[in-house]
Amino acid sequence: MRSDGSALSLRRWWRSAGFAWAGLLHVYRTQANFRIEVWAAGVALALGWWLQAPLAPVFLSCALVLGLELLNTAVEAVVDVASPGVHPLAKVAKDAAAGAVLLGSLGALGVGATVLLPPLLGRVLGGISP
Ligand SMILES: Nc1ncnc2c1ncn2[C@@H]1O[C@H](COP(=O)(O)OP(=O)(O)OP(=O)(O)O)[C@@H](O)[C@H]1O
Repeated sequence: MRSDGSALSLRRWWRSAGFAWAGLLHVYRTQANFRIEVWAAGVALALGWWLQAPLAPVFLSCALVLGLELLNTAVEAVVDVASPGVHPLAKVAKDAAAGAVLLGSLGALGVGATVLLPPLLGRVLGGISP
């Protein structure tokens, strides 16, 4: 929470990494969508490795979707603290954050369709043809 601007400290870095890990674990435990996205990312990366497809766009897409889902959860939590009652701006904040996840997920699907699908079809159809 507090930053005194002193030189880089490994202990401080570990402490911050611990908080970040706690945030990841909390979102994984409480958000079903995040759990689905984590497993989908694992499948996409395994598929990309098996197909020998370029992994960089797959890695980036997975990180984008998971990162946006974490931010969406953060926005929801902040909005619930700031506006426990119904408020039109609370709706704007939550819906815009959800829209960001949707947009990122569509982009990831596009990456999957262009990077993973062609070699996958090649393997499947190649395996079927004589
Ligand atoms: N405090 C609020 N004021 C106004 N609208 C709200 C408020 N909280 C949530 N909403 C709106 O109600 C709808 C459902 O909200 P909810 O938080 O249940 O969304 P959700 O997508 O089901 O989220 P979750 O990830 O928790 O399942 C959304 O359109 C959201 O913007």
